[in-house]
Amino acid sequence: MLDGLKDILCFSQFYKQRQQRETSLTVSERVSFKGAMFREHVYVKIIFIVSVLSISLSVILLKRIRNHHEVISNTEPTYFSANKSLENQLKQRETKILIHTGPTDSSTIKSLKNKLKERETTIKEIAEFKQNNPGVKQLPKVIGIGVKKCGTGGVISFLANHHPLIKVPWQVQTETFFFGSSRTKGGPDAYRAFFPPTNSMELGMEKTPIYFVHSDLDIPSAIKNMVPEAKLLLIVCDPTKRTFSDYTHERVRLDLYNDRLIAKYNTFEDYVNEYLPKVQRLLQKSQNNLTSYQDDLKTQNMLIKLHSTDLAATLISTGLYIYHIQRWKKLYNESNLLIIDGENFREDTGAVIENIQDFLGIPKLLWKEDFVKNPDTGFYCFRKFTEKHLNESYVETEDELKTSLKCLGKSKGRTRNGAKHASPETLERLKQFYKPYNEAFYREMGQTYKWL
Ligand SMILES: Nc1ncnc2c1ncn2[C@@H]1O[C@H](COP(=O)(O)OS(=O)(=O)O)[C@@H](OP(=O)(O)O)[C@H]1O
Repeated sequence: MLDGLKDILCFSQFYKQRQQRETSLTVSERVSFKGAMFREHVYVKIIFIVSVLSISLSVILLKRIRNHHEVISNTEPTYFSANKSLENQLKQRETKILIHTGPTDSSTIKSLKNKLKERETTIKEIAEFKQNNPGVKQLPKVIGIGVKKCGTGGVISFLANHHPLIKVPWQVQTETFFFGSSRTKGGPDAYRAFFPPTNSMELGMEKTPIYFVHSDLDIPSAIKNMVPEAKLLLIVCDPTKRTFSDYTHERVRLDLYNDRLIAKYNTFEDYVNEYLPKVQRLLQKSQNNLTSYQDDLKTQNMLIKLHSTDLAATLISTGLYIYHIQRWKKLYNESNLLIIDGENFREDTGAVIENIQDFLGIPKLLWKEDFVKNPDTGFYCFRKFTEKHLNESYVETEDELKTSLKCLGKSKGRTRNGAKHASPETLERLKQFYKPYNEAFYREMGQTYKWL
């Protein structure tokens, strides 16, 4: 600081001396003196401009290199990793470059090449079979029963869009709302009418997430009676995150359709402040300490009835899986009901999709390698794995990657991965509320999920 002040003083002294010198000169001396001063002034300016330019250039270059590293580390095309030497060579290029180092050992490459060939052969066979067997209207073979906001849309979209054997009723956007509604009056014909024709290889599929929790009409029995052979998919997820996702979803619906369900609650905190104590009171009233969750039919029925008595409460009560699962477990077991962890589906989409194909008994045509994270959202999207991705160092730009991704629509991914946030205190309150119910659910399923 002191040194800086001294510098300023020295400068002003220098200019004073310069002025004094200038006035004591003759006219010709003054002209050459001025010329010298002008040249000095120009040199100083040039040096200044060059310094500013080189500092700015260094900053821009540093920023580019940092962005480039971020993209490479944020993008996780399953088993690929960044190749640093190639990365250095390509640093000069304009767009962000992604380098994926594929498998290097020849036996892995060979087996993947064979797998790819087999896949293409199976796809061709399916297409040929389809040509000769266009199919007939049938009841579905797969039904997604919930849970709302746990990833039900992702599961059905990835399967229906990319597996040639899964056929869905697009005209109702995958959800038929058939069971538990007046539509059931139309019987099997009305249900069948939703689905496109399917041949003996293809599976009709729908998902209606509220089946899991909705209606005092017995939906599990209704499904079992009408489509006894159907396999069910249930995705459960962290109930705290689910509640916030559901609230956010309903707020969007309010804007879109003026759906008044939670119109009064402008913030999630307002909603939880009013509804958590309400649901807790209802539970206290109905729960009987002498019975287990499994035998507590009074509470099971009370929770189902909320759909007709206080729909807003279901944003919280839907996450009490230990009660809802009881009705399904009486009629379904692991051979016809697959329970998927929605958190797992988000974090390892391809692995879950592989499991689902095994469970449904269809050829495994969608693999872990076909799912790549979108660098912008952090969610997995579909990008068909092909032989070019097997090259030792497959290179593409970030733009090429993004345009090749088939992601879910904009209505997915509102709250997870950070787009919208709830206050940590409110989330903690919900977490504590759900804790004993989650623990009971883990015991019942014989599995520990990551929600506690
Ligand atoms: N790959 C991928 N891309 C985008 N979103 C994904 C993905 N996998 C899971 N999810 C999560 O799915 C949540 C929506 O769940 P659902 O499809 O069951 O919602 S709905 O009941 O059909 O409205 C959605 O919840 P929000 O984040 O609250 O929107 C997502 O977090």
